[in-house]
Amino acid sequence: MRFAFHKMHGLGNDFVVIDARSAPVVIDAGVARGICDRRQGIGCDQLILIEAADGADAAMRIWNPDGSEAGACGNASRCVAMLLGDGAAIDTPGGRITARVAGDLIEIDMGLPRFHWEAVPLAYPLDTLDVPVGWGDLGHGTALSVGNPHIVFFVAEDAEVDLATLGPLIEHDALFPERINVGVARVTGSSAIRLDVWERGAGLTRACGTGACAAAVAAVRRRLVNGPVTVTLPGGDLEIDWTPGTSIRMRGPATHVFTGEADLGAFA
Ligand SMILES: N[C@@H](CCC[C@H](N)C(=O)O)C(=O)O
Repeated sequence: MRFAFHKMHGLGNDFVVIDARSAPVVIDAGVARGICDRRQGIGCDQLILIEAADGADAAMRIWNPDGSEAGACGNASRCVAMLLGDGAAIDTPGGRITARVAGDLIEIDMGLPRFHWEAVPLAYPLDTLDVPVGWGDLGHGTALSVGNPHIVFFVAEDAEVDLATLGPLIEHDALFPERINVGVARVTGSSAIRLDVWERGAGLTRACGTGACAAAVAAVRRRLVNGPVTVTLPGGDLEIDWTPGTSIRMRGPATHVFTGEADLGAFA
């Protein structure tokens, strides 16, 4: 079976996006791994499937390069919104999100963050604002769900952190039964953060939209910044607006690179 796809990215976090609203495309973990593979497949950080949905404009599913499925993807949400248009309501496994498209910038209402240990989830009850566990020189992290699980560590601006080594150790720690995305954040101003993310199932990426949401929310909760927060990732900036009790708003660009066609059988 042949399928059409869009190659897109948000700040260098790149995606193969398949619009299967009118012609269903069946994806499993093996097919996802094959499509994401940069040497033998099409190559991307995440595979995104847009499907028809009841009561929303579309549903969006997300696979990592290791074949695991994720509950949310901030950068891909902006790319999908670019395809669906202003006002789109999109169901994700992590909850419904809504989009505003204003020229080059796309704003997504990412929904409410969740802080209870079972919502992240952690394996057992702990204070998620100040998780009393250390890895390497990292201090206590802040764990939360923004539709997918994150732990964010705040370090000094000049701290050297080997995230390529620590990221996979933390991702696979038994404290996180569904594994976790790992952010290392540096507060660089009263409303500014620099952020690197080790993504669950993907590794280091140029940008992680949900990671930026998680870092901004964690920084506001820890009273390290005042919102709205500019989060600078290796691939560029995202604006994140959140105050306690409200949903997270993420604003940033989306880029359409090309459209292509491929044979699903090649990835089975
Ligand atoms: N790149 C994404 C997050 C993708 C999913 C993540 N790796 C997970 O497994 O939760 C983003 O922009 O948010």
